[in-house]
Amino acid sequence: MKVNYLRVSVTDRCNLRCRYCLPPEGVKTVAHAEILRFEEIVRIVKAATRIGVRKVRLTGGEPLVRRNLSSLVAQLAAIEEIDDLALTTNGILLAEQAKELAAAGLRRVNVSLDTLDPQRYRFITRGGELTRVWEGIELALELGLEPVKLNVVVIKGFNEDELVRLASLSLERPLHVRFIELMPFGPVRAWFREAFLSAAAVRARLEEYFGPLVEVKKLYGAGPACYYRIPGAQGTVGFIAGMSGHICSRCNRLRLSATGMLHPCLFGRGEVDLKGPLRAGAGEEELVRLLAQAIALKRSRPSSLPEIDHLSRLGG
Ligand SMILES: Nc1nc2c(ncn2[C@@H]2O[C@H](COP(=O)(O)OP(=O)(O)OP(=O)(O)O)[C@@H](O)[C@H]2O)c(=O)[nH]1
Ligand SMILES: C[S@@+](CC[C@H](N)C(=O)[O-])C[C@H]1O[C@@H](n2cnc3c(N)ncnc32)[C@H](O)[C@@H]1O
Ligand code: SF4
Ligand code: SF4
Repeated sequence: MKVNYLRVSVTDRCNLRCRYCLPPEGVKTVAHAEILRFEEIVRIVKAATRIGVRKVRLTGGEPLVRRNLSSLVAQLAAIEEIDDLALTTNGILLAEQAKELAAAGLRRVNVSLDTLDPQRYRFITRGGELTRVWEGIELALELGLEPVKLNVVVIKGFNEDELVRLASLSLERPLHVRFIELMPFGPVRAWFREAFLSAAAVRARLEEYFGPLVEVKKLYGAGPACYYRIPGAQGTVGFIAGMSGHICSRCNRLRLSATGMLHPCLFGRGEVDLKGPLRAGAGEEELVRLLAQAIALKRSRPSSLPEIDHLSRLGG
């Protein structure tokens, strides 16, 4: 599959500590000088367009804690070859920044939201305020940062009793509710077995309640989700089967970490340093060569265990 999608982590920092992503104390943050500057990210994205990248997603950590993100958005939006510029966020700071981001050229947002219960939200994120996330989602819809997709990590014993309620969000509004399989990174390793629920099981539960879901062939996006519609609904429900599915054969993406490492796969397979060469004076040709090297690694055998401790470094 051709690589046309680059996920860019703009910071390793986060304003939440989700229990499936980070330990309570967070992780050691990287020194400011180790983080790619905007101008470096822009140079990498420009080089990436030469190998076919057309879609860029900004992620984190939490991308909205990176100061002045809209200026990066504006610079990326100005790259003619990029036809999709999106953001994955926990939504806490979205209401504050959505207008500025939209004006800068951001096209759409995916917002992580695992529960509709404020207390549960506070628990799973270790302190997050659900109302702020909702304000962000509403504003995103108002501003047309669409399709607005919600990312729900499904956790047995935590939100499995909310699946129907969460899916129902797609009925009245053009919201696209995506159920993500839990992945055994970092803190999840200790409780993965008890908490995992497959995408197929989630779908079966939804169909038990709503009746057969109707497959949706096209929903704007570049990721691995499959989409369905509850008959009559405005939005859709989607499934991201990172563990049980066969999404790797369709894998079209590379990931750039906040520190400038290119990762061919979420589950390892090596990495390629771009920051070192960039700061040593590498030009666009050299960057193109390194990007091609990372793509070649994608075809190598995956390591059986994730090498990544927690997703906050790579942005999912
Ligand atoms: N296993 C696996 N999971 C992925 C991959 N890409 C995204 N995910 C997971 O899917 C979830 C949602 O990803 P998003 O950041 O919203 O982006 P997306 O689904 O690629 O975006 P769209 O362009 O809207 O389709 C995250 O939890 C990711 O960890 C992948 O390549 N492999
Ligand atoms: C790492 S976060 C980065 C962007 C932003 N902070 C957010 O939460 O949307 C990206 C996505 O990864 C998901 N994620 C984190 N840890 C995960 C895990 N162990 N299994 C499955 N998804 C996970 C989150 O739910 C989120 O949707
Ligand atoms: S999932 Fe996103 S919001 Fe939650 S701790 Fe990880 S990076 Fe932060
Ligand atoms: S696990 Fe690796 S190869 Fe498979 S879809 Fe995700 S990034 Fe691509």
